[in-house]
Amino acid sequence: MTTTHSVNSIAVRGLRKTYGDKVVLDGLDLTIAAGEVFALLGPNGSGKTTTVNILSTLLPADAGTVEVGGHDLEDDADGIRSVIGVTGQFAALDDLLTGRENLRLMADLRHLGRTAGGAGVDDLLAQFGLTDAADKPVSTYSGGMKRRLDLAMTLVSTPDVIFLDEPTTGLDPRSRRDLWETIAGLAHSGVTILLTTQYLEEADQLADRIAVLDAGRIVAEGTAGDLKKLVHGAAVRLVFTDDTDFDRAAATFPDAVAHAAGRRVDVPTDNTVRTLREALSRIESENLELADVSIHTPTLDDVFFALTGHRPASEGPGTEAADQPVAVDQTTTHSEGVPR
Ligand SMILES: Nc1ncnc2c1ncn2[C@@H]1O[C@H](COP(=O)(O)OP(=O)(O)OP(=O)(O)O)[C@@H](O)[C@H]1O
Repeated sequence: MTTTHSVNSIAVRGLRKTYGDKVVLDGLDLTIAAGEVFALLGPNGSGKTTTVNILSTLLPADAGTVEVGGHDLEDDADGIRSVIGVTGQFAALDDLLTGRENLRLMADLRHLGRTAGGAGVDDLLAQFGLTDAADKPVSTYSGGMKRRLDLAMTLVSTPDVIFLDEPTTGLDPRSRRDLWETIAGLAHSGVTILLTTQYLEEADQLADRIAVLDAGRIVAEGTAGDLKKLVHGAAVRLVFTDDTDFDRAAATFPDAVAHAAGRRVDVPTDNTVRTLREALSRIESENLELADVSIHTPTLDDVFFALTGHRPASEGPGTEAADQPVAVDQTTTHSEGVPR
């Protein structure tokens, strides 16, 4: 992942799109630096694909300004098209052709000579782990192979900016992880990537910065770490067997956040053994009966829920999801990652 960025590669101001009465994008602002991997994270229908379609010149906006790779959308859409590659949610491949033929066709469409295109095609097949399958019809490929080939198609013409619209939707967890590795490799090459995703874990793994999109508005923006700071920090999570003990525990720990529905008390912790021991010895001295105890560290899922009030799509493996709302810590003073 590239971490030093200077020139802006994408600049969007006040982007609006409506369909009839329905406001799909409600004044979107985005600034993405050259070489940055930026994730637009939002649930179904939040406006991710609409944003990508407008930025890649496929769809007109109602208002706002867009600049991609130094080209203004209104004055120079062709300029934008010359510097971008787009991978959509549904692989745009010809199933009857082989992987190699698909790539050659793309090279021809991009007016890259047979020789240059041909050399590039072999490199791309190798880079995306498709050499062995190169001469088999795409109809025989797995979902993950199709996505890799689709990504390779966007690289035939070495774009400066790549839009990846939900690149791993529909893939099994292993293929998703394989594709993450491929995308991370691309990011190392210095290309700017705007990625849309419903998966918090995906944004966390791949992106330098994340914007949380909800109903056409960006509700928070920053690094994964910045966003996690928007919710309360780590907690010793105590769950009680009955309401009486829960009420007494809530009174015993005045700094804690109590959730009556789950008879759960989250006691803030600095993640040291000492605070855990203190919490447990107070439980013991008050003679309270615990059903469960665990350490909870905030996840992007908590951030998402705290900001939008609803859960995102189901996650890939290994992502913890809290079962109750986590209060947003509005007192955060970090310069980035502030709720908008
Ligand atoms: N051509 C259209 N006419 C009317 N409404 C549309 C049209 N295209 C999109 N929408 C609506 O705009 C909203 C945003 O759609 P968009 O596809 O941008 O969301 P998304 O975040 O990409 O969601 P998904 O993950 O489902 O693709 C949705 O409510 C969708 O129904």
